[in-house]
Amino acid sequence: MAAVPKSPVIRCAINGFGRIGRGILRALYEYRRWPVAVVAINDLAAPETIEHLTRFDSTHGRFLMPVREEDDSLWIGEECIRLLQQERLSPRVWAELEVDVVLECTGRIKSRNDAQGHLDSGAGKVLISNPADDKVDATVVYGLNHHELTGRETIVSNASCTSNCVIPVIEVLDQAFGIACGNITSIHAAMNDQPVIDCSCSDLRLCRAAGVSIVPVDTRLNRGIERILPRFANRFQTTALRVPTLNVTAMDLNLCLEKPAPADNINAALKKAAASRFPGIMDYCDIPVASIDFNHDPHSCIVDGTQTRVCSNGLTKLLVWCDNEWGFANRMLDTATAMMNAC
Ligand SMILES: NC(=O)c1ccc[n+]([C@@H]2O[C@H](COP(=O)([O-])OP(=O)(O)OC[C@H]3O[C@@H](n4cnc5c(N)ncnc54)[C@H](O)[C@@H]3O)[C@@H](O)[C@H]2O)c1
Repeated sequence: MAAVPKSPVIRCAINGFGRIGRGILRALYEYRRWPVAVVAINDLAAPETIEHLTRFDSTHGRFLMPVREEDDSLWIGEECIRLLQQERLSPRVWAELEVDVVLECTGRIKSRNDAQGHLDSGAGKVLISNPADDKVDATVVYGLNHHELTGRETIVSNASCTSNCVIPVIEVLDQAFGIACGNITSIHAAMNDQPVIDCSCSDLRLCRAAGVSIVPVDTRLNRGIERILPRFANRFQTTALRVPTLNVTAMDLNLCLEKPAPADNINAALKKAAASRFPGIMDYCDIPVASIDFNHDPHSCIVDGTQTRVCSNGLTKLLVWCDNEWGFANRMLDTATAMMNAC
């Protein structure tokens, strides 16, 4: 049975209150454009830590509203959010809190099987903040395919920040010029899976200090592209670099176009799509900015028209920015709302 919202307000729980979990809460109160109430937050952190990290954020600044913790609840103004500290969820926890959707943001849930635990605990649906496995009911890149949700999905993935960034651009350019194949490099801000100084871990690159190196890391972005756009099977190669910045990612796309076009035409197609097909999702910029200027930008992708280059053989290079935290947190709320409103 598909879950239906118990009221016009969608009751969400945030599981994992890290960069994405906290971004979701902030975006909700900052923009107030979703019919969503966060009724519970589950994290391993102590309530005092949850309160502190909600109030103060090195990347996004102070929370706009008064925040306090009292009796295992987080108060945002006059609104109360239940705080839980359950590494293993108790059997009926989401049923008791009447949770429509769990926004799963721990990074530990990577498959449909793992996410099932939330349904077993009584949640109506789960939205996973990473690509998960291909056994989920749907993988959504909001703006591109959220219209295909039927309302019957129970476990959905919101893809990755990099998929949300490049896939709308690929879609527009493929329709306008045809894309034969491409190479994409993510130039991604540091993340919480990197240490401040070297430490031991099984991934020999993620052992290395985040602040002093450009660190190549694994990515399955090519698989993410294929999952949403199957016509591109085996036509993209992708690599990823982590760079010592706090936030914001640049995607470097090198595309072989079937109908090569001058940079101005490519930019015009993307600028038009930003204003027409993908408002609020894609943006276009042609002023000389740096990554910090996209901190707290809610779009999934911002095409930097100043960086478009075309070789004489048509090989086309693009630079596309995103706030990997804020843009993606906004999309989590968009997709959760679309999941509950789909029918
Ligand atoms: N940070 C980004 O830019 C970004 C962008 C898109 C997607 N994502 C994805 O979102 C997920 C979370 O990333 P993040 O950057 O927010 O990570 P994070 O490390 O900042 O946050 C994870 C949080 O989950 C909590 N946690 C861990 N185990 C838990 C458990 N069993 N129960 C409850 N809470 C638990 C941790 O205490 C932490 O607060 C990852 O899958 C990541 O790939 C991250």
